[in-house]
Amino acid sequence: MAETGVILKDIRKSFGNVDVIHGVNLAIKEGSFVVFVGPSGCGKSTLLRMIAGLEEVSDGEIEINGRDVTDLDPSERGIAMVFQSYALYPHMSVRENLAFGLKMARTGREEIEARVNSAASILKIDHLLDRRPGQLSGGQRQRVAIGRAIVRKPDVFLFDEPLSNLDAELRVSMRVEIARLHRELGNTMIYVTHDQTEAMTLADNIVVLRNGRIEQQGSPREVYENPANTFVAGFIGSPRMNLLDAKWIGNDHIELAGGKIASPLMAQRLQDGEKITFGIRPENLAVVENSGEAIPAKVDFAEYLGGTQYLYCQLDDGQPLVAEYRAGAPIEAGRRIGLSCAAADHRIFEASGARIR
Ligand SMILES: Nc1ncnc2c1ncn2[C@@H]1O[C@H](COP(=O)(O)OP(=O)(O)OP(=O)(O)O)[C@@H](O)[C@H]1O
Repeated sequence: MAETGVILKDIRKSFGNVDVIHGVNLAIKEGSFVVFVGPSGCGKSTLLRMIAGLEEVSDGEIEINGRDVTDLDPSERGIAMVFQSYALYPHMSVRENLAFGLKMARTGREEIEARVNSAASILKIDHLLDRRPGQLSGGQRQRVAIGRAIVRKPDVFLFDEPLSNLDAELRVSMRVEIARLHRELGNTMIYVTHDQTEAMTLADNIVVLRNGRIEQQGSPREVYENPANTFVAGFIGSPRMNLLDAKWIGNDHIELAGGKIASPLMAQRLQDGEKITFGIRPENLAVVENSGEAIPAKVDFAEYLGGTQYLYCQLDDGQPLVAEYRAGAPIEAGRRIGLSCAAADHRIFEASGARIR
């Protein structure tokens, strides 16, 4: 039986003699919500545009629901794409914008009307059907752009940073809408963003890209809790994971900022004296008495957010570190504190950046 979903086989892309995608292999399960995330220029839009057929692949193969679509036109791939810029026709009403693609595909009048009304109702834009895009807010325009994708009943929805033109509050509410849409429609959705919060909250599966390569893929929880390397560790999570220069000194101990911390359960892969990166999430640090067992730190700046405080600290060797603090009275800048963390939360990366625990 042919595999369903979207399959990328050794996809490569060069613009002239610049290689931007270096052999991406990925299987996206039908019905899943996959988010491509990564810093600017990592190639996520290019990858999405190749799936859409808006950009040719330089090498490799793309399958959608068992069909090789590598050389097919966008209109023959069973996809619909939603762009950051909305790409609405300004001189047409919302209703005409929604119907346009279907008219071009010679869909019957009654069918068009039914699909437009159904999409308008799903997106709660029924009352806007006779307006023009110029008479809509940014959020409403983005709904129309999504509606235009829905009416086409695609197998796969592709979203290219659809929320980046909206203000912070609207982004959050549209994010919830898109999650609801996925739940209701059940289609495969592939979504590009550089915003790791958007990726964490929307995705079943996150694909973290850097320089045209996949660094890691997995559920948001897998990627957050067990980042494959220092890049993913630093990219996913806000504030980011603390990544500190340290040394493995043997006997289940790490030297950090002049002190020693116990880190049992250690994979026996390190040489005594080997340099490592010690990773610890801000929420896994506890503020304790400044005793021999704790990592001594000075609070440079304390950010008060009501329920939590972020403590921006400096270790004794000058390395910066952020700790999340929830318990007790707020801590003031300038104070010396001790920090402790459970060994199970320690993440250890070797010099190459790969995680070994
Ligand atoms: N048409 C093009 N011609 C030449 N180079 C291009 C072209 N399109 C993209 N690139 C290059 O390919 C790389 C990947 O670009 P792409 O737009 O896919 O990145 P991105 O991860 O989506 O970034 P952003 O978040 O900034 O949109 C970049 O280095 C970019 O400069």
